Amino acid sequence: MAEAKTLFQKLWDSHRVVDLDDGEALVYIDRHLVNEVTSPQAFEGLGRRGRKPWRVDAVLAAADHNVPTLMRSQGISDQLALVQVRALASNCQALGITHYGMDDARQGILHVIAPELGITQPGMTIACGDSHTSTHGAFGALAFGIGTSDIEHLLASQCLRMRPLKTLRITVSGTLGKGVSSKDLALGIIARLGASGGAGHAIEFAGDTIESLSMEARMTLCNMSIEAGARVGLVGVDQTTIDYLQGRVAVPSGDAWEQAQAYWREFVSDEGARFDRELAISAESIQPIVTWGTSPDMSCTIDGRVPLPEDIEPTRRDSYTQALFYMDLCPGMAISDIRLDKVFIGSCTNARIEDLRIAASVVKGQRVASSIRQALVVPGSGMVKAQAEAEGLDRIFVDAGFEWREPGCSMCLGMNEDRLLPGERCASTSNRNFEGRQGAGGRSHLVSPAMAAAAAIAGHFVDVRTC
Ligand SMILES: CC(C)[C@H](C(=O)O)[C@@H](O)C(=O)O
Ligand code: SF4
Repeated sequence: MAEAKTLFQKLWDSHRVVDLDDGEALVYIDRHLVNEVTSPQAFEGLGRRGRKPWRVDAVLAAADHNVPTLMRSQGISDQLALVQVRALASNCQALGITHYGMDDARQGILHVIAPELGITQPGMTIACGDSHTSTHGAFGALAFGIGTSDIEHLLASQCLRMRPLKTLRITVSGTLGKGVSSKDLALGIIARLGASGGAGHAIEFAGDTIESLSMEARMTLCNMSIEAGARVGLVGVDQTTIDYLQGRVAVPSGDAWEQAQAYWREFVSDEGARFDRELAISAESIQPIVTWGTSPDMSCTIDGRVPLPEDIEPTRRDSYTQALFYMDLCPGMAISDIRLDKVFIGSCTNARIEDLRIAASVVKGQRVASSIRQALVVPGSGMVKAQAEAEGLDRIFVDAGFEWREPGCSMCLGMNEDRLLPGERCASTSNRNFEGRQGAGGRSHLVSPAMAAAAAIAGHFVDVRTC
């Protein structure tokens, strides 16, 4: 009988070109996603060495981090952003790489557009100069972030040197409660594992809870794997995966669709496959979560309080004290007493159509609290924006007092015009809450779209289950 393999092993084996003598292997990469921030030096290096991309068809580029989300016709005012966005466009044009610039209807955050166009497919290897490439693992693909020098190698050879990852299976069983989403599950898992607990691992999410999640929700979970220290998140292929892909622009049709489906369905862990580590979680134990600190694992449930020093392990007390100082919070303070200045609904974690539908359903017919200075909804892509507008979600947000923007990374990180000012406090559906992440001196609290929407209405955190 053939050896039972994990999904990771199948992906690795089907892409390993050759084992190298130092424990690394040369791995073939099917898709390369390129953004404006991490690619300029790679293109420069390629040009300097007189090389050309080896397989231009495998590359998709889009400007996402730096683009303005307002008044695009006026161009980009920040000089560095302008240089990077222009360099991406001209490099792609010169080399024949498909590129969606900020005026293209398909533009958006790469981790939103590649799946929705069907460019992300099961059984593939996908790399991008961006850590949240783990998102694509929701499709049973081996997807991970790479650095700038690797981008150059990848463009030139379509291969990367890498070491096999250890495997961690997280089995989630039961039903997530009403108002509890895969973002809460992700934050709950990170709280349990710690922000580096998944280091060196590919995390596979399995169990009946995961099987019942939509592709959007699975992407949120895989997106956040990196915040648990893992390089890769994975979900095995099932009918939900196949249904999501059917009819998407880059997905094969006719006989090729039948063949593709049959091939894709192999990308699951075999019964009896052995993982290096296992963790079991009950979905019922997950509640809406809010981060209070400056690392995604510094969080508690909405009915909780900022921890007391004695609740924190002695080795972590310094970072706890530093985090509370930066966040301007007191030990023991009720999470629901945290008042907010801004609310951001967006990012590659939570700016897909399902996220916007959920947020709109919470907001509908209500008004953003007058104490909130700015509440932004930034769709993850042009296609998400168009779909949301076709469903009237933009009206719901605008009527409630939210700003409805053009797609991009926006306030997820302070690389464009959407930022927190020093001292401002934000409920954010993004994935990182490091010091200064959303703007120098800004304070970020990570939450689900439903919780962000409810917080915008209340002006402080509230339990969306009671709204
Ligand atoms: C700019 C990019 C390299 C970075 C990443 O790798 O993730 C960014 O997308 C982020 O979310 O911090
Ligand atoms: S939305 Fe945020 S996390 Fe995602 S790629 Fe952009 S900056 Fe990185």
